[in-house]
Amino acid sequence: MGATVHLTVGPVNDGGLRGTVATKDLASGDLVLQIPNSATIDVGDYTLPGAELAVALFRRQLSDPKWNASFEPYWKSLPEVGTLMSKEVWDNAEHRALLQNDYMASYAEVNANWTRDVWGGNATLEPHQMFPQLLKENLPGADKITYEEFKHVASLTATYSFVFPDQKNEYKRVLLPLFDLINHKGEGANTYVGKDATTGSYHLITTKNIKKGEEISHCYNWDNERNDYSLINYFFIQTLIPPRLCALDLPNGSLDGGFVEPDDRYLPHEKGAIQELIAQFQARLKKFPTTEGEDEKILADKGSKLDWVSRRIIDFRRERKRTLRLTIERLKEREKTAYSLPAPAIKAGIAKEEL
Ligand SMILES: C[S@@+](CC[C@H](N)C(=O)[O-])C[C@H]1O[C@@H](n2cnc3c(N)ncnc32)[C@H](O)[C@@H]1O
Repeated sequence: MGATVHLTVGPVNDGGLRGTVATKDLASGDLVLQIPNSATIDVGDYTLPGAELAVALFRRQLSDPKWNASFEPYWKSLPEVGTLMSKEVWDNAEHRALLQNDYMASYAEVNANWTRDVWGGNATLEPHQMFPQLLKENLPGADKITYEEFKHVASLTATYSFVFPDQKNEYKRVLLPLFDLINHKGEGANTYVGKDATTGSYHLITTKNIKKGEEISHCYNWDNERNDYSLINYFFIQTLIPPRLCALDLPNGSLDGGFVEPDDRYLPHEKGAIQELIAQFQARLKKFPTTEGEDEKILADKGSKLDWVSRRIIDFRRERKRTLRLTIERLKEREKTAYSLPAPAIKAGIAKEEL
């Protein structure tokens, strides 16, 4: 279809994570990958959750078998049913309990329930946006689609898609073959994804020199630098140096995104406020039902029958605790040279805000 491809797909770490690597030496500013608009799939409005995007994608696949067949190699490149996790799919209460965080658990549950309701026709939506309508439309093959497949496609359309404006300048979620096999990195990312407004083709350009065999990465979204956000939305975590607190551990943090600066931007500099935060973090660490060391032991147990989903969640909470511990140490260092506000001003709680 006239694409340019200077990457190949393969394992990129010891754990066998699939990703992409350069097939030749590339200089900063070089083109790595380019595909025409005809090789991409517009799945719908960018504001829609994965479940509604899945309904639209199934409708197109079932009503246009010729188009669907032309994308067969692409469908085959995507992960198999049962191998994806994201907020659209998080319907197992035991997995949610492993998070050791009620807010994250309920966030995941609400989203997974939405997917289930769009599948069952019980969401507050127009009928054509829900799965049962595909059965009413007598689309051949709709009756063979299982809930497992539906959830999987809801997760795919949410986590394997990109947001770009179409020819009418409306923001859409698009599936971009090959681009969607590139993993996320923040600071370390070595490419960015762009769109040619005239031809509608998509390109991947290097932002650094890249050696043949080196992993290609791009930044999905800076919010993914916070492990609670990346786990719930994409089901991966990173071990960053220096580590970053979970969004929920930042003062006034939330899972809605927007906490993209390094931690120092959000942590206090005044002695009393530092001490207050250290005490909060210490109390938080004490409240977890397991310690960082116990989580490490669970993960190291070779005889354990834990599934891959549970292992990753436990790894997440272990990393969360490690980051809290290291941040307490950093705050204690900072406390040594921090300035103090006069006591009454701290009590009033106003001077801190103004500062
Ligand atoms: C768009 S896909 C990238 C390709 C994917 N690794 C594959 O083999 O299909 C996004 C998924 O890749 C994984 N991923 C992306 N960036 C990652 C990273 N930095 N570390 C670990 N997993 C990552 C997550 O499972 C995420 O949901």
